[in-house]
Amino acid sequence: MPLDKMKDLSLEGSMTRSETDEVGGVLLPKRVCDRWDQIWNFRARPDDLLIATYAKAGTTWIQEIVDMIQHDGDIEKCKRATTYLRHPFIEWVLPGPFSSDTNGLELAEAMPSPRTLKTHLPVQLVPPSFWEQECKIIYVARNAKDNLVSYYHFHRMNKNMPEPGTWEEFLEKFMAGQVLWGCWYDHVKGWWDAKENHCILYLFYEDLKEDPKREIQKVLQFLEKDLENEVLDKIIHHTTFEIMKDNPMANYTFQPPAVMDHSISPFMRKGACSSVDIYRVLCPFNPPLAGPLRITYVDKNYIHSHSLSLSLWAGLITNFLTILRVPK
Ligand SMILES: Nc1ncnc2c1ncn2[C@@H]1O[C@H](COP(=O)(O)OS(=O)(=O)O)[C@@H](OP(=O)(O)O)[C@H]1O
Repeated sequence: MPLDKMKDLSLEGSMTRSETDEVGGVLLPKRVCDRWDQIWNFRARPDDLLIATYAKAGTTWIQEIVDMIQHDGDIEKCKRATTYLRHPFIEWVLPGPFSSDTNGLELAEAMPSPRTLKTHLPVQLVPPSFWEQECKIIYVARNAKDNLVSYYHFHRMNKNMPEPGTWEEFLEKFMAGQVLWGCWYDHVKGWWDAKENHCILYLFYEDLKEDPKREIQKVLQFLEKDLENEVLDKIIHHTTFEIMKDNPMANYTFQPPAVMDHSISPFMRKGACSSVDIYRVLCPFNPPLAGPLRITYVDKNYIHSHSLSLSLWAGLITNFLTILRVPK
């Protein structure tokens, strides 16, 4: 966002929380729904790279990794602008007083090719031109528990998001899929299925954390790039949580406090993974009384779905909720 617009925004003092509406049963900011026709008709170009995630799954991290790869590890080039301006967030619409040239669509349209774009849309809402143009897509999934905790704190600090309510209220909304960009499970599963038919590199936040070198090599291969080992090490270092936390071009401190209040919770909050046990995430989105009892969870390679006995179901749900009650 241009600095003069940021100033305007900070002068406003406080922002009104985002109103919501739905597209195809998926909750989105009302401003996004109001422009849905334009977003749906977005014209992707064949050499676009789309970075798709559920919100708070590690978008900014993979954006920085991709930018470093595209610029052969040149840190100065990656500091040319904020994440928001380097990779237009295609469905994002800023509130009222800001001119349209800082909305995701306008930024994307004005950008020369090759473009790297960002979206949080579930797969069924991705503008069809991305499929028609056979664009490459990188998807990052994060386990539901860490994703949820991060999302909750993000709602607290980002005045562009709806009011989260209490932790318990937010947890209920998350499990019911009544949060922006919809149900976490549908999101990760929808994109998981889509990779069968499209050019999608599907990564896990936890894998990136476990072995960034291995995962960055996957990205290199997907982007058909070859970099010296030295450059790869530089990319790993520059995209660690500790370095990105202090990078004003990546840590969202460029947003004025009226929008993101980092004193409530920093954007770069913890950047950590839950223990391996919790990593096997239970996803109690299928109501136990509607049809066969099923449990769905993600592990490093698969999204599983199994039938369950009622007592086992009850035990698992209780455990899951217990784990989730500690959003520190
Ligand atoms: N380099 C690096 N390493 C590890 N973790 C990182 C990194 N960069 C960002 N993060 C963490 O990702 C969370 C923010 O997610 P997103 O970037 O997807 O947010 S957004 O949806 O684009 O607003 C948020 O997670 P939490 O700390 O758990 O809240 C960030 O801290």
